[in-house]
Amino acid sequence: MNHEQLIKEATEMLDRAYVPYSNFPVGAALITEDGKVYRGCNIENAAYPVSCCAERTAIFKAISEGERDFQAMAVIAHTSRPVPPCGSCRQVMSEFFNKEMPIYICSKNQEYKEVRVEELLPFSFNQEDLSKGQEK
Ligand SMILES: O=c1ccn([C@H]2C[C@H](O)[C@@H](CO)O2)c(=O)[nH]1
Ligand SMILES: [Zn+2]
Repeated sequence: MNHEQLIKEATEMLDRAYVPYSNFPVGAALITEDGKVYRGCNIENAAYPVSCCAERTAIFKAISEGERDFQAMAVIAHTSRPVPPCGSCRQVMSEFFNKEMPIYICSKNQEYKEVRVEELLPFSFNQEDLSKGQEK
């Protein structure tokens, strides 16, 4: 599957978004190393901070099914510039994606920009920092 097709998979999820509070649907699609696609949308809650972004919905679906190796992700919203993932999603991406993995961020007219995990979250806190901390 090429990145245009992955963007299409993400676009299909815009209609599934549960967004009664923001009215801002977001769609995401994550493809595994062996070609399986996990899709996600944002899911909001009356207690606003409990809401989950499209990116994390897709990542958590894949991780919970045992997937660990990923090729690429696409994210789309009705924005005028390619939608920038929020800080929480960037941190989750840095946990599960390798630094060079491409993320295709898209705007409403399907215009897209390819960014890498490391570009989205440079100097990120990760597992190695944690183990060094415990060494003392
Ligand atoms: O990259 C993004 C940015 C925002 N949102 C969601 C969170 C909230 O439901 C709505 C408005 O912030 O969009 C995402 O799902 N992904
Ligand atoms: Zn997010």
